[in-house]
Amino acid sequence: MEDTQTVLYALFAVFAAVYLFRWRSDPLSHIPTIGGPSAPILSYWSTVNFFRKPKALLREGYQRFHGSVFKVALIGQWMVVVSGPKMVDELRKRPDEEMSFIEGVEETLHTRFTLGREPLDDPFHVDIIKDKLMKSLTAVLPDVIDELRVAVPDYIHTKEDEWTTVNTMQTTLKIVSRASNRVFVGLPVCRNQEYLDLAIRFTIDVLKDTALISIIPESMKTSLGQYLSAVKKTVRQTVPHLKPLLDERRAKLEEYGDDYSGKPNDMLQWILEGAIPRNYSDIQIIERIMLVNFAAIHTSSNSIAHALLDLAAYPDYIKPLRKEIEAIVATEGWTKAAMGKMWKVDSFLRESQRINGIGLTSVTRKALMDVTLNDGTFIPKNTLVVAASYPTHNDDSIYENAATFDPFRFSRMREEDGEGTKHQYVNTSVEYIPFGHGKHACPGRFFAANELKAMLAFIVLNYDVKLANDAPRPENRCFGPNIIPDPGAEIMFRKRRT
Ligand code: HEM
Repeated sequence: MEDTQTVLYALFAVFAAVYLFRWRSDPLSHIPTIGGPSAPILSYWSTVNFFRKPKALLREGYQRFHGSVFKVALIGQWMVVVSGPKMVDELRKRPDEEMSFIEGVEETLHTRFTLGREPLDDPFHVDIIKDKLMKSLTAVLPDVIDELRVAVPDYIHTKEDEWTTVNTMQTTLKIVSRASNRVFVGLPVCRNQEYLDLAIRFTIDVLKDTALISIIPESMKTSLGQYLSAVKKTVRQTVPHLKPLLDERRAKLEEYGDDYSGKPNDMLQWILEGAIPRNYSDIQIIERIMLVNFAAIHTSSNSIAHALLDLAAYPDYIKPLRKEIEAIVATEGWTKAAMGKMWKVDSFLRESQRINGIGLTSVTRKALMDVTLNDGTFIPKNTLVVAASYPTHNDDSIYENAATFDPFRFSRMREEDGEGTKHQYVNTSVEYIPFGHGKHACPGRFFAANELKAMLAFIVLNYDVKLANDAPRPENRCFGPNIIPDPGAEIMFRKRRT
């Protein structure tokens, strides 16, 4: 009996020693934890807490460790959060070799196990967005607006002067995916609902794959990841929709070279021309188109869904918006120049994104080497680091009455300080990070801003908008650091007699 007790005590002592050793040797043990314990195993409680109340914990960390860092527990990993504008700047300045954006995103999505490393190592579709899409904005915007004119009434189906109720997220997803794909793949594929459903599903598949990969044992991730991947399946199903276009376009390029009259001016063409010297297959090209859809669709559709919910919740702002839009469209038409002049529409979207946004954190990075931040914090190699966007955007010392939705605060600021561009929707700063900040700030935001401004302006001019049953604005949902509008939220629309 005594022998058994001795063995049990010895085992307990070994377990306690290993536990203490693991706890003490955790390279992040010096960074304060918010949300619960940081000890091995017990830290699962911190994960549960972070998923239960991410906003409150990020706000607590932001206040307690302003100008420094803290950490919160995700599933199976820590996320170090830098707190306050100075630290955002610190993160922005770090070069990719030290703090990598691509590896940071990869750390959260694990796409290397499903799509391989090629899109990460050679992200030429990102350069295309920065260069070709940017330069073509004036040329492609009329197509986007043309598509919105057809897509909005298709999905917001009103009868005479009756009110009609639609699900906000489902509707904005359909409209945004169609308008965006007018520029990504052109007519008629951008109106093919089967293709659009695949483009929308791709994002959900990436998230499904992420969850799957995180539970597969490390040694089997590469082999099983490709085999079980939902994104791979969706890409294969997209082939019949895009292959005929690719065949036709490849043949034309071979016959006439890359400068022939009537050459399509869209993302598929730009990606095809980038892919030919790389000897990419059709599947590889289609993967890139889907990755552009991944970056563009849910981000934009959630942002406009938030804005429409804000509009419906505060209908008093419809009148001043209409006044601005009517006056500008009367002189400029539906052009990029007109969008540039719509300061109130621009401000409305910027404010809605400040209050809601698509994430509670932003400026995602992974440390590729040991780094010591300016405040003296040591960040070991392989650490996931982000900036606390939600608390920054809700900081009263940065935004007066930060908790109040004040849709024209930025247009007022633009008029007051005579700085026309500083407070516009696309402008990022250490205090405004829904699009990230610095070298990797969203390159698609110029396209998104024009598309969403056109969509909001079109809806404001053509519809009356209110919330179903005059209820208050439905609360947003958070999944860890991600935010979405309430998936069940509905908006009522009535066609205006103009
Ligand atoms: C309102 C809509 C959008 C929002 C809120 C948004 C937000 C973001 C954010 C937060 C980042 C990461 C920045 C960082 O962590 O530093 C990002 C990156 C990116 N976004 Fe967007 N985005 C939007 C629309 C778009 C669109 C329409 C496109 C494509 C046409 C796009 C393409 C990209 C790409 C390619 C990156 C990665 C940039 C890089 O690798 O350097 N986004 N976006």
